[in-house]
Amino acid sequence: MTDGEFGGAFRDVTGDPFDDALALANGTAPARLRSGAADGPYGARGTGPFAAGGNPGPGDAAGPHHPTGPESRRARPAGAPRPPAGHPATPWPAARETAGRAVPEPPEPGTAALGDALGRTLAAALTALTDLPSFDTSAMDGWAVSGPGPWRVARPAEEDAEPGPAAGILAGHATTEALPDGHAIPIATGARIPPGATAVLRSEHGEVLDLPDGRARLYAPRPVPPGQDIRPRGQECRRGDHLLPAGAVVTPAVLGLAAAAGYDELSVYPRPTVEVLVLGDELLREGLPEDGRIRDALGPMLAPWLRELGAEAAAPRHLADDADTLYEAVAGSTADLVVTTGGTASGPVDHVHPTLRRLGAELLVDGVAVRPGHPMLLARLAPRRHLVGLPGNPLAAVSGLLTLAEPLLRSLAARRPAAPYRAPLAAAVHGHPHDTRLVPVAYRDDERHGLVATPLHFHGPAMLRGIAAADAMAVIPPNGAEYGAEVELLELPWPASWSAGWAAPGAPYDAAAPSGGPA
Ligand SMILES: Nc1nc2c(c(=O)[nH]1)N[C@H]1C(S)=C(S)[C@@H](COP(=O)(O)OP(=O)(O)OC[C@H]3O[C@@H](n4cnc5c(N)ncnc54)[C@H](O)[C@@H]3O)O[C@H]1N2
Ligand code: MOO
Repeated sequence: MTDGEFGGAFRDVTGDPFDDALALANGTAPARLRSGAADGPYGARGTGPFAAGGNPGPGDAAGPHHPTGPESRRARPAGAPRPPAGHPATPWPAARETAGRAVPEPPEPGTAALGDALGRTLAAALTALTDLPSFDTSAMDGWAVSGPGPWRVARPAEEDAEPGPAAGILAGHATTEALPDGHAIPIATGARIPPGATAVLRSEHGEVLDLPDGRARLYAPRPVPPGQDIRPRGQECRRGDHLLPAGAVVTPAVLGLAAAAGYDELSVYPRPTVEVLVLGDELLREGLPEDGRIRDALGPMLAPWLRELGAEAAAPRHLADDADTLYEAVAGSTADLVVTTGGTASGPVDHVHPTLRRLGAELLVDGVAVRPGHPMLLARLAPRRHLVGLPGNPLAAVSGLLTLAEPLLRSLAARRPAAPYRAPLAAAVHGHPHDTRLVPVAYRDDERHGLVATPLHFHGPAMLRGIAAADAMAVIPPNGAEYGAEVELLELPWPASWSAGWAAPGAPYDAAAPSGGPA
């Protein structure tokens, strides 16, 4: 991590406990402790927060993916010529919009068996193929009764005189015999109501008394209104009723509804296919980090995350830091989207840009004014095939996933954009002078504001500890947001409540008291 990466976010650290905690969490001392930062071990770094290594922002000379700080493993060797002046980074909202529009039309729809439709988008409205329920149904175990009571209970001859409903009409068994007025027959929940029945009396509400003539009579403590505990045919829908519009995502509940409504297969859009290429010779796939090598955190994270976004993602491929290997992997891929991790900067083994040039790819987004993740990129390999280059720092990669891959996959899967969601911040968050910040937050109930987004610690570009406890990423506009300010939230594709325990007040991930705003 560089001071630039951190300093922009907390440019005027004032000794506030929240900022200090975050500074420590991110391995960067608060301003008052680092007065000598400009003369660090690698020499003069300038005094501005982005003087070294950071994205200088639109209009500044160095581009976002031209690292100049010496901490970078891939930084230019000392004395190497500075990279040429770069273009301004794409503003964050524009980058998302470009990614969302990269694919002009939805793909060709097809049909899928119910078992293979989960997570896909309906290409046609779901209309009921049957009435639901498809017959008048008993809502309770008890007796189907006809007219006012008491009722003669129809019992099979071999039945003993045990009180309560005996075998009668069971679910899945139909009777066409009409129930005469003044008669009752035991019936199970879900069984078809016999013709002539006017209501159902629950088993716990009726009493069967044996008469001297050997017959049984059913009594109810109070009158039974007609229709009681009968689910009439078509109560939920009539055949042909519109149940869901085209464009709805097939969730487990949609699968259940479709099956109930008579479907064996659905008209859906195909899942976009994604190939994940993990770059970096320093990455280990098992065991503990050693000898300067670290565990690959992105391979295990990205494929399942992409699947949650509706994509079909195979296990990631790990590639050596070698230009030809990367070229061959991208050129040979047939996936709708190739996602690379690492190698987006301009160090000696950062091969993503040169590979894209060699492939003749069109760079749609090359650097985004967002922290973390500013070196992310989006390129068109062919009219409907794209590459998203995620930066290697793990939280920066998440930022790229949410900024570029998510909107692109949404249009490839013909999913509708999520309705924008906003909530007030539970603590002030300092902003970058030019760039948007994405900060992991957890939802919490607040006496004053209701549901609030609490910024989490451990949100440095190389850290996953914050996002792993988060419900969403808060979009912090340039210059920051005050306590209570409503900010846009990028929700994560899993239930928010999963992190609730982690983010409970007083838990280790709890942010310090709100700062910078009215209490
Ligand atoms: N002089 C400068 N250096 C850097 C700048 C800069 O502006 N000037 N930008 C920094 C930023 S911001 C980022 S982000 C990274 C982007 O670098 P790359 O996309 O080329 O990524 P790498 O150099 O390959 O890796 C960066 C970092 O992340 C670690 N990494 C990579 N892959 C994984 C993985 N699968 N799992 C866990 N960690 C991973 C890698 O070891 C490096 O530590 O550049 C900065 N440098
Ligand atoms: O801060 Mo970098 O932007 O880690 O992506």
